[in-house]
Amino acid sequence: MGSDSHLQIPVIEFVLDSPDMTRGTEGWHHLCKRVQDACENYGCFEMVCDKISSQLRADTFSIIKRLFHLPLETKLKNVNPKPFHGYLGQYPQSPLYESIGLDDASNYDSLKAFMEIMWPTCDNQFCQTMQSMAKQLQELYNTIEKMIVDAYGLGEKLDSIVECKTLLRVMKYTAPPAGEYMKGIAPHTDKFFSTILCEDQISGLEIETKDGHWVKLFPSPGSFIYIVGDPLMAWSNGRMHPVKHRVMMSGNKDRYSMGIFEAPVEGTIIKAPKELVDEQHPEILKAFDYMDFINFSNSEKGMVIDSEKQVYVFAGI
Ligand SMILES: O=C(O)CCC(=O)C(=O)O
Ligand SMILES: [Fe+2]
Repeated sequence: MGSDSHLQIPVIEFVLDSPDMTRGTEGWHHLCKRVQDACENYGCFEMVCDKISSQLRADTFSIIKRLFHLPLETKLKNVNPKPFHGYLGQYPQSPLYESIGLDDASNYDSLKAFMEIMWPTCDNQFCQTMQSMAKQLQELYNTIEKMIVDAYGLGEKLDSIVECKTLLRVMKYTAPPAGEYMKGIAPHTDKFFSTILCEDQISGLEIETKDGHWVKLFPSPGSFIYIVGDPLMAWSNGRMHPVKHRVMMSGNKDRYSMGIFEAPVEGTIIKAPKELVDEQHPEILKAFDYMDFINFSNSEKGMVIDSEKQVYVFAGI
């Protein structure tokens, strides 16, 4: 099935020093509603953010490309007991895909520990660049989280939704054989709370609309894509849409992308607040432990279930 590239997802501009970014202003309220509308109707939006410079973006991707040049035996040292946190790749069913995970990436010591194992000869620039990118993306994520809380009128009660740790994941998709349109990553919904992605010039990310059409996204060169994950949908009692997405590759260039994936900390119970449950919106899922859900979706039993159905099988009422 090909993609229909005519549809457009919402584009929201974040001018970080503008009064609209101050909680309580009319501009803030307007932005909150736009974010809510995008997350409920599309499950994603394109984010234009003036604060993250094109230089930082270029430096980050230049490091990412060097990282993927390391020998496979080195990349395989990127292990992590948490599912989806370490090196992923060498899958016969997704031969173009490879990715490396940098856990707790806004923390300099975590990055240093990663470097000592993976790339001891690399200079300090690596940690500084990656930390700077992770921190700025995390700041953006925190702002969006506050907007979601405020959009649902929960700002008095909550400052954030759940405590998360930031995983920075970098991806490489090798160009397919000439003339082919080939799967980079299979259709899935994210198991993280939410994700902020960015790509290095080569498009490939596609989303499935609510009416079942695949749409290729062409984000502008400086922008980011925010994606609602299953746990955020669960917290919102089904209001937010965990959009199904995939990467499809064509052309003769490798594609590099990166993203922050916000993972609720161990022990987090995902549960809709009582304000989001009423007669029109009865509870759709039982409260569940996030780590148990992740382990289930990565188990033999979970993996045979369609990605978007896993959370309902795991915690459905
Ligand atoms: O590389 C991309 O643009 C998408 C990656 C993705 O969806 C994921 O890792 O969950
Ligand atoms: Fe994803």
